[in-house]
Amino acid sequence: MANVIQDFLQIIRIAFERGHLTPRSLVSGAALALLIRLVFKRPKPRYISNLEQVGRRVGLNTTARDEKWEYDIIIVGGGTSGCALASRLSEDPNIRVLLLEAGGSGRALSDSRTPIGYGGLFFTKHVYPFRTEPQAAANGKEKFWPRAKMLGGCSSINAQMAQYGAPGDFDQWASYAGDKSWAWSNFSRYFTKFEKYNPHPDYPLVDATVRGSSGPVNVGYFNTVTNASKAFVKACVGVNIPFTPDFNGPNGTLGASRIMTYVDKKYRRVSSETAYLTPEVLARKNLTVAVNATVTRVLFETSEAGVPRAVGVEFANSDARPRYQARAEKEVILSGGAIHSPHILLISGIGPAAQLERRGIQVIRDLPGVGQNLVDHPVVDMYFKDKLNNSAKYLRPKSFWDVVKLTSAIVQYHILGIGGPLAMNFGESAAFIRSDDPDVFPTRYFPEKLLDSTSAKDSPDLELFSTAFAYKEHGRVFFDVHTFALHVYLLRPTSTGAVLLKSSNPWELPSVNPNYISTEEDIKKLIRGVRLCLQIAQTQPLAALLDHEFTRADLDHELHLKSDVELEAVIRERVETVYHPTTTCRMGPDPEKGDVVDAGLRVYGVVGLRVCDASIFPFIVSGHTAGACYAIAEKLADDIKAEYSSA
Ligand SMILES: Cc1cc2nc3c(=O)[nH]c(=O)nc-3n(C[C@H](O)[C@H](O)[C@H](O)COP(=O)(O)OP(=O)(O)OC[C@H]3O[C@@H](n4cnc5c(N)ncnc54)[C@H](O)[C@@H]3O)c2cc1C
Repeated sequence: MANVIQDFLQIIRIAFERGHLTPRSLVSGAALALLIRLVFKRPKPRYISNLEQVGRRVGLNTTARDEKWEYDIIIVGGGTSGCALASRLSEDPNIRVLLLEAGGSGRALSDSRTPIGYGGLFFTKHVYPFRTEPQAAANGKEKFWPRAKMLGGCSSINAQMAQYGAPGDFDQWASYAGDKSWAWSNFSRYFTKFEKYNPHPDYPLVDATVRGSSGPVNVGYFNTVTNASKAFVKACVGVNIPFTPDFNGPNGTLGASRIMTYVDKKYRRVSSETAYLTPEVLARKNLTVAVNATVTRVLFETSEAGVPRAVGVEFANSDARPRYQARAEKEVILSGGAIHSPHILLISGIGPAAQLERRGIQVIRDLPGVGQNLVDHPVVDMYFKDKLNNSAKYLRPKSFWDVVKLTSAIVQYHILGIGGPLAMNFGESAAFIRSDDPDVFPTRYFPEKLLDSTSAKDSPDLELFSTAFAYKEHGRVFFDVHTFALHVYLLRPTSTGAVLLKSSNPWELPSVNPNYISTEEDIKKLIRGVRLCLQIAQTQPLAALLDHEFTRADLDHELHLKSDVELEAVIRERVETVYHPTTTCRMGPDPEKGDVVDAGLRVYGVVGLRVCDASIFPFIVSGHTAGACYAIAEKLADDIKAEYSSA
């Protein structure tokens, strides 16, 4: 009860301090806000879902070409990269762009817009319900693998953590692809191009001069952060992980800090849709955005040189609805993400010939790497009892007072506009470390030299992060007591898997198999990471906030007492996705060795077809993947505009 009153008093105090409220306006303002919401609908963005307006219906008795259905570039997938690409390309009024997105608007969904809400979308029609193949090294479990089906793609459902990887990652990309334009010294300009960093008085050490200041993607510190997550950073310093003011700063990404987020100053999620498909962009005559439009195949003709040329795409609202075709005068770009882009290539006849033939698909181009080299970051969660019984457990209310607290949170967020608990993104603080750092893992306790899978000497291979409370099954299951959680994941796993066709039917989701922890190296590094998390939990000031006397078996207060063999069993039981699959259409120099696109992101062996999304990462980045997806799209848009203007 005291907490509830405190919550309400605090709302009122903050609102008064900020001049949001007078006593009378408290009542009348709330009533007015609700009335306005009920009476006026928000202006609808200009998206088309009637596909008659964007393509020619297949099967109609006409062969005539119609300019109405011709575009210069067709982008397949309005996700993180796709929206950015469509927006930047259509800045040139001479490029007619069609963006086709399988889902609807993410911006229209309250659970996407509100930072805390995304878990509520996981088991809905707005998310593709993937399950992995049984994971042989993880007790045979089939893992839930959400991929967004909406504009903004996974940027509309992600945890909003804005860390972009290590500079060395991109130098490694450049040397593998044989193209310096991907090296950090060149490519970094696209990270600053997409971002608008909002300085915060509590974080004066962030060097704003090296951050983007005028891009469409707002990043900053507008999400809420718990005291335990602040204490986590201090405890990291206590175990010799240096504090860093900025994971994306000039000193690279190693260290511990609060993490920046893709949350704007109104405490709303920043997605690729909200950042790039603004009303001004959508008003462009040369940009058409169609929603509920699933592309079922890429259309090819044979070019004059006898090489297959992508000339358009086929798409439909659903399996049972009519199909449509649109032509791309210049090119088709796949931005369907790390699972769907290879899937679309495969069902269109580009991929390993034997696999295509087995499924009865005509081979347009035998390209062995399509769908191969799948890599994802495997995560292990650790759960602790919150000693102060202060967590936001009431978000899943179980009692009358929980309901009151939840109502208070809703009022803070939706009516007073002051953020509060609903502005929480889960991942609050983090640490990026190397598993061979002798200051963190002294050789007398960790004598074994493990394989170095990092991209450079100053790149990490482990990330730890904290969340305000613990959960299981991707947020479906909360604990019955107040909790806090730590997590560790492998940034540079050596286990890889594949995306494979289940059939030639474009509506049947492909098989995904990340092959989690199938190498000894991966297991050994995760054991180190788990040990480190458990040590941090026992280190002040975090230790004082956790109830280490609470030794219930489903919590981890005694896990540090276990042997490596016992920890390995825990890891195999608990390992999950941290939702970062990449590399299934790998950029690289050699199509015979599994590369799918060249350094210009053109698909090998065909003309007029590129891929632009997380699938092209030659190696997974040492961190969170959305930033690189934005940057790739920014770079490709610049490159294409330059190509066209010089042609
Ligand atoms: C739950 C979750 C949490 C995450 N947390 C973070 C985080 O905190 N920070 C971070 O940096 N990264 C995070 N990530 C990862 C990051 O969001 C993704 O790596 C990134 O957004 C992928 O971008 P993309 O452009 O490759 O694909 P996506 O953004 O997935 O876009 C693909 C789009 O293509 C559409 N599409 C697919 N098939 C078709 C088709 N046939 N026809 C038409 N459209 C199609 C999809 O509907 C989707 O909109 C998270 C991801 C998830 C799922």
